[in-house]
Amino acid sequence: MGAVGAEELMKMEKMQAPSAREEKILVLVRLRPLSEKEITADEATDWECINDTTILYRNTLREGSTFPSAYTFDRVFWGDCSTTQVYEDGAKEIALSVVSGINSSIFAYGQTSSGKTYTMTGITECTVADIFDYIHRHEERAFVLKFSAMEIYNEAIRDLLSTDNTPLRLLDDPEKGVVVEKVTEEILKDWNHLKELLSICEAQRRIGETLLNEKSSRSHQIIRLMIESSAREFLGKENSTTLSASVNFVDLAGSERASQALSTGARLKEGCHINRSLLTLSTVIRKLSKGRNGHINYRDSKLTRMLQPCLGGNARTAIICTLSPARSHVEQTRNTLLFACCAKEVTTKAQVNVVMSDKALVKHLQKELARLESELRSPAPASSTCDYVALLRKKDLQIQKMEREIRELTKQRDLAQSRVEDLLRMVGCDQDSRQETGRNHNSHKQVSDIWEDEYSESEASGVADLHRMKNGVKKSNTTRFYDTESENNSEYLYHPENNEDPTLSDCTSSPLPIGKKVVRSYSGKSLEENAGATTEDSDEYCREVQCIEMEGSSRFKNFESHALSNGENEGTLALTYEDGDVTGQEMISTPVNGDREERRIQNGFTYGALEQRLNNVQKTIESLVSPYPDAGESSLRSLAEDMSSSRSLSLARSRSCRAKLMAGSSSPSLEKGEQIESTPPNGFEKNFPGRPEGFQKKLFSYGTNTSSLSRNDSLSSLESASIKTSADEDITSIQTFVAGLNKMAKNQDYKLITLKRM
Ligand SMILES: Nc1ncnc2c1ncn2[C@@H]1O[C@H](COP(=O)(O)OP(=O)(O)OP(=O)(O)O)[C@@H](O)[C@H]1O
Repeated sequence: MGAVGAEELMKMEKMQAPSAREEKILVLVRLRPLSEKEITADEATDWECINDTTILYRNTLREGSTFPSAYTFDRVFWGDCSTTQVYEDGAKEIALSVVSGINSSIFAYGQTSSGKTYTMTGITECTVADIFDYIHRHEERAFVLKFSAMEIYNEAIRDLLSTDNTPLRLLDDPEKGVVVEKVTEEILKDWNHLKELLSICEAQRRIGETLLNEKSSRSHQIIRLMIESSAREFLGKENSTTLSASVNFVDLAGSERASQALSTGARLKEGCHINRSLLTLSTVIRKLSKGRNGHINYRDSKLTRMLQPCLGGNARTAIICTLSPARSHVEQTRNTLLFACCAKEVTTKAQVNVVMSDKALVKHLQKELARLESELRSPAPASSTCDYVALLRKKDLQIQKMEREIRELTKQRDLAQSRVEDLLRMVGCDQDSRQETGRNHNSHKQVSDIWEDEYSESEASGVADLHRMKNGVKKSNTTRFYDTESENNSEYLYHPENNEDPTLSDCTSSPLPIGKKVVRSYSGKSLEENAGATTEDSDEYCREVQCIEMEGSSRFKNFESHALSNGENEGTLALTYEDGDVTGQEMISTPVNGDREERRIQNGFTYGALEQRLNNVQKTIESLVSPYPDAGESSLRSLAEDMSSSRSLSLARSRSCRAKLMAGSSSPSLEKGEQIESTPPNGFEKNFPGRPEGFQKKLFSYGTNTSSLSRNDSLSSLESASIKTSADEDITSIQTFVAGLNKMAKNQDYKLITLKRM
């Protein structure tokens, strides 16, 4: 180590101080050979060191397998291995850190008679010998070695270099940490002096005879060697600095079992103190091994308090765990190994300790003072004050702006809240009104059902949500409806038992939904031609619905289809029922929105609910077709070219037509032909000559989408048609008409219309 002057000191401060060396405690294990006593007692040994780092317990069968059998440490020494080797291969590097200004500590830990004193005596001598050697080789530095020795006996600190038995006090020094008050410090002169001091310590230390050890140490011994070094060339000068560090040689008293040591009286009391302080040490080590979180109970014993810097503090530390190989001590050996396992996880943070001379320190402090004074004298530039004012003003403006925003948002929130309340009130009124309507206009309920079918699935979705909010949702035995027009597809619940759509508003006052319709194919004994498409506005509103065909017997069957369409060119939906029983569900949809309809039917309706609704619709239609007496029940026949036992029905309605129907429900004085008048498609005259006047009206009102035909002058939008008549004389004309339609369809590369007999 060379001279450390001011420049070098700064360099060291920069390099060493910030990078305080963090490292784990070095853990060495020394397994002594069986003692003569143990050999005499025919003790067996179950421990074996299989290499330089691993010790193995071979008798796991005997002891059970709850403990590990192999333990690995930084280094393991066994058998005849000398203390010098333990020092050279293990403790030396750490012990000699002291000459570089780094605190270091070497501990010996283990059960009684395991060889702690034997080991530490050798380690101390080796270290001091090496220190002397180092000093001799570094004459450029002036070294001062201060030797002190203490013991902790029954929780009292004694000075081993003094004959005074007065316990020493531990003090907390703000700079040095924990110090032992008034402890004797001998300036170590030479090797002989060391030997002399060590002899005094040995003589002073409390040693007692136990069954396990004739010279059992009854106290923890701490030999401390403080080394201060300064560069000779700077000695006495202003800028001289000193490296100061100490090395501790700690020979702990051995843990012992009273039952094994057979100690009584004073020995027993000593043993209790020893075990208690060792327990504290173990606890501190265990806590440190898990990190530095939480309280570490250094103050629970004099030992841990004195050694606090060595345990996870500013020091490099090595612990030599000494073991007895005897089988009778296996439990204590295991405890020692577990302690060692914890200790190797503890991290210390050592750094070079530099002490400045008083003069150097004064000079340094003067410089620092001058710097601070000059800072105070020169006031801050005016511009910076302005900056602060501007900054404050800017912040004030920001705060004002945010307050305005808060007020605005609060206003909006209140408004929205009152809107919600209004809507909830409205829904409540609608419910009441609707119930009233149900009571007063029972005869019109069937028409309302039609309206419900449509309204509930379209425009009512918003109300539905409010209604749900208000009335809650019953999930059992309910049917779900989805608002197909709403992007988020909100749903509400329908209760089929009540035959009541909870979303329904007053049907008489609600606007007609645009682009919605219910289409239903119907056939039965008393089915008459009915309904119609008006020409007025039909181009805009009329939707075409594909008919439902059902293969079946020649006899008439109840057949219902329910179709829903949603907007121009959207898909259609149909369900078939046979003989009143549900036989299946069939859906026909156009490619445009077929998937959406499919989702609706799959997720929404249940057969029961739909059947109920269809029945209502059916009743309504029956009530509407009743004004046509000429549609006799026995005369419904449809002519087909190639089929003899099936039927085909379709019904297309425009919005205006439905409006009439709705209006008609409250004023059922429909005159024959009023709703079924329509304009024949172009080409009809050509392909359908000689038609009877009445047939033409009935035909188009019931079976075809006349508006699309007339608008497009083609059959592109006609996918199917059904034709019904109550007059035998119309049969020929119908056949001709169908042939004409198919001819037109064929010419336009469109699919042929299939007509089936019913
Ligand atoms: N590695 C070793 N090789 C040979 N003999 C040893 C070794 N270690 C210890 N001994 C012997 O074992 C006996 C007990 O050793 P020592 O007194 O050092 O144990 P201890 O752990 O300090 O016991 P205590 O805690 O009771 O003071 C001594 O006679 C010592 O010479």
